[in-house]
Amino acid sequence: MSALPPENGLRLILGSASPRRRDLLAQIGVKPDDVRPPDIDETPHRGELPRAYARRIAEQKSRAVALDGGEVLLCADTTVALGRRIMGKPADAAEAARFLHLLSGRRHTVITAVAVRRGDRIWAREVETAVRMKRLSNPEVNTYLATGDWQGKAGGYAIQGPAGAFIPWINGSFTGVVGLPLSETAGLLMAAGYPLHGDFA
Ligand SMILES: Cc1cn([C@H]2C[C@H](O)[C@@H](COP(=O)(O)OP(=O)(O)OP(=O)(O)O)O2)c(=O)[nH]c1=O
Repeated sequence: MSALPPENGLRLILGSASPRRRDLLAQIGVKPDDVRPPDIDETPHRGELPRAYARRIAEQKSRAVALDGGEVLLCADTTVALGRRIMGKPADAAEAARFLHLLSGRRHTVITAVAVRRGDRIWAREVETAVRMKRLSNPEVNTYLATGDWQGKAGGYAIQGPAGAFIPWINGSFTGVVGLPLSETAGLLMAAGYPLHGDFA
């Protein structure tokens, strides 16, 4: 597997400020030619369901980034859903604590919607993963909050960090929980004409 530029000269633009997404792409040998983080209002609509919300936000991010011809854009949105409740990135430690107490001892869903845009055309899909969090004690929550690892993470935790100790079970896509489901992302990039090198494709 290599990060050779595609023969057709297409340039890949990562529409994301998330270092996780850049690292996940690197894992499959894909190196964006440029990074252009979108700046949009991520407030859910009243009554909006989590999956529809993640899809709308990923597509909105992809429309918020300026593109030249010959460029392919990749954007994503990761949302934690407890039933119909949408948990985005906590504003502060108090909100992260609230999220963690709600998730404690229960099963929730992590949805990552991925949107690939080329010109006016968007290829998108959502990937859902069921996640069980063990019952958390107050000291466990407080020790985790003190690490600061919850910052910028949907639902107030990151499975790839210390909170991995809180997650005994998932069913779905680990890379989707971290922010970019690699198998589906590779499929969308190829559908948009961005060739991936390597024999995994
Ligand atoms: C649940 C969970 C989320 N996350 C992260 C992935 C996303 O970066 C973040 C959710 O926020 P997003 O709004 O999806 O993305 P972002 O603000 O980090 O970056 P951008 O909008 O520029 O693409 O939560 C983890 O890293 N691990 C986890 O286990």
